[in-house]
Amino acid sequence: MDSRKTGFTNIQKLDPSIIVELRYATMNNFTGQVIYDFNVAIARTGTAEKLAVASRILKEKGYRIKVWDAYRPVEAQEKLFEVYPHPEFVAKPNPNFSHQKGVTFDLTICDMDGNEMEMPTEFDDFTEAAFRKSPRTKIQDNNYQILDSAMKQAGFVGYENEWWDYRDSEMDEYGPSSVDPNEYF
Ligand SMILES: C[C@@H](N)C(=O)N[C@H](C)C(=O)O
Repeated sequence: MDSRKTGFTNIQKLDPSIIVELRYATMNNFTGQVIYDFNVAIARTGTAEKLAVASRILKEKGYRIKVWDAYRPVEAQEKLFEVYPHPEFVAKPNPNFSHQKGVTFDLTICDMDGNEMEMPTEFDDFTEAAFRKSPRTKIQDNNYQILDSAMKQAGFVGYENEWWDYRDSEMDEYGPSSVDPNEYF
């Protein structure tokens, strides 16, 4: 792995059109608690660059990405797992995994005015309805396919149990790394 790609990058510095609404920085999440103290979405530079590619593909079709979560420190994962210890929906704390090493995004798509498109469920709906293989209405499926196709083209793989969770296809090439997102503002 090229060492330039293993650092962290603020995704809005790569593409300011990406909407960032970090739900765990607010009480509007499944825990009802503020989980972390930053409002900046960062990811490993290689992963952030892939998101910028997805964003470009989507903008050509008239959509913007909205990110609900990006790099998530292990301490934040501990708080989430304490509230909902179900690894199929909330991973165990582990510095070498997914959000906790900055190679994953929780996201959706919006129209160019920032209105969220209808998707199969709300964010962090921990039911079977969020599974990628679950049935969807025609409108939901159309929106989901637009998102899914752009993310796959850009080099992500979708987590089977959560339609909003996309991981860098090269995630295993990144080791653990822990930083303070506030330093990337
Ligand atoms: C909690 C949810 N948004 C999520 O990110 N789930 C995956 C499995 C994770 O915790 O990594």
